[in-house]
Amino acid sequence: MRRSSPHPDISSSRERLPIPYCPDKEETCPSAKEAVEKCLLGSLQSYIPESIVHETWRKEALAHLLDGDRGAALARTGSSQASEIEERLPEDDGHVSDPYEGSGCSCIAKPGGSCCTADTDCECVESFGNFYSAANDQLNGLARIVHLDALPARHALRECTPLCACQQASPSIRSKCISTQDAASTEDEAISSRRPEAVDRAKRRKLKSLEVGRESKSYEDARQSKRASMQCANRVVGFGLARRLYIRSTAPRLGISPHRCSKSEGDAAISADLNSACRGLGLFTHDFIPRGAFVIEYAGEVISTQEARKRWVKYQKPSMYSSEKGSDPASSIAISQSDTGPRPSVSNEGSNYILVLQEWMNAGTHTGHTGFPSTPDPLSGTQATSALAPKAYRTNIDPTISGNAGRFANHSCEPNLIMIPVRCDEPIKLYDDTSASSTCETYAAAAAPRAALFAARDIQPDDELTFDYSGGELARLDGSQRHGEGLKRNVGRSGATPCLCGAPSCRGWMYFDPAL
Ligand SMILES: C[S@@+](CC[C@H](N)C(=O)[O-])C[C@H]1O[C@@H](n2cnc3c(N)ncnc32)[C@H](O)[C@@H]1O
Repeated sequence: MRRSSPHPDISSSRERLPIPYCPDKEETCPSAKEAVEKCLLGSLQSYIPESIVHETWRKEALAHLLDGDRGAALARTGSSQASEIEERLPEDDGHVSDPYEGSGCSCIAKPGGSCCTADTDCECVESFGNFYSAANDQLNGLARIVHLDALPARHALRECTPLCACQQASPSIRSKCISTQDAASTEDEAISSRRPEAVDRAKRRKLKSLEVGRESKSYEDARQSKRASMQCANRVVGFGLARRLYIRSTAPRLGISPHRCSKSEGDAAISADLNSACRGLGLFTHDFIPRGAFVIEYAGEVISTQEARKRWVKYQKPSMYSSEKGSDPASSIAISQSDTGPRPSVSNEGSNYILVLQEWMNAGTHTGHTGFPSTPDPLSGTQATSALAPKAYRTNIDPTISGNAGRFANHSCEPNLIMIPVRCDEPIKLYDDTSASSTCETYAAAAAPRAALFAARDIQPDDELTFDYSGGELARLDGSQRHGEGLKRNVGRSGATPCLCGAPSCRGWMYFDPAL
């Protein structure tokens, strides 16, 4: 039974649309305005943002998606009508089909890392790191759950990987996956050439034809492709938000006016409750969410490191982006496997939403999937130095200009969410390339993961949704203590930002990696 709430449910505005995907070259996205014009028309990374801040993008995206005159006409009709029609795309008769219907794969995650039962259709699900199992309880119906205990250390998840279900599975499953022809030729081209530009070009073409349908011959092709993609046996994150979430200030519940949250109050002199209420806006859930369920993506523009650094400086100017709390020091979010020291002094008043997702991959030793090495220690650096050294694949996600409600998830030292990189619709072998480290970023850009947030434990209605900005949950899954130790080094440093999460085991300070 769903309860009424004074807070609007943001998931009602769910829609699928592309977010600009800004490649590595700075000139491709020189400004936010041009990003709209250039990036949107360039390569596209398809996300499912639930609360779009940029209306123009949404209309343009729908026009692309629906191809031709019909799409343009729909886009002009306005947001609610257009999104209603877009939701119906999978079935032209207006029936919105169940995306899990007949997906064919009944993988049961088992402790210890084994995913599938004897069902050969699912073998590749295991080898590509997918650990979804069906939740059978009434409340969650067909929702799929990530088996967190079975998830190998720091293992990225894959969804609807063309090489997996689509090429190795039985015809019944293949027919439900994305176009195998397009995926195979993209992959062949990328691997045979071994050149990042070719990978990039191939990737763009694939994204355009598979996700957006812009290069498809007809509207019917685009519709078919979308329908098949959405029915893929391995898709969970790709379906987007499935829980009813809402956003509200962290202060009012306690009757605390946000203007009381000043820097001087953000210390031990005030109560833990007041501290905890001074974190600006937060993301909350209307619904119960079981452990392992996908909750929301931290979606935004995928930008180059150079662009991220520029924006970070820009966002630090109070006049540009001031937060509603108006007093909390800015802090960049770093979801990182490294822990390289203290947070620098930041004296501005704005919020910074840029998320840096770093994945450590051991070049040369992985043949089938992405993995994270235990040696050499990621603390020692961020660049690959030898064939066996880890490569740091970095993805910068900025939801400031365009993104979703994931941006309102605050940090907690005892979070109820865990961030796991998930790659959807990717030709997987791209990541195993062992070419020079200078291409790392290009590869990361060509294969940017989605920063997916899953429930780290059962979450009750009206709980605030938080994750560990330091990536500590990932580290915990790996059995690593590095993060905890590294964070302690922040304590007492001049300018370090106090953490106001209020958790009993609060580390006291927000995470920041100056190397980012
Ligand atoms: C991704 S935003 C989260 C949403 C933000 N509260 C808002 O109102 O827009 C990150 C910012 O929230 C604030 N924040 C998040 N968690 C916090 C915490 N545990 N303690 C203090 N500030 C926090 C910091 O200012 C940080 O820069």
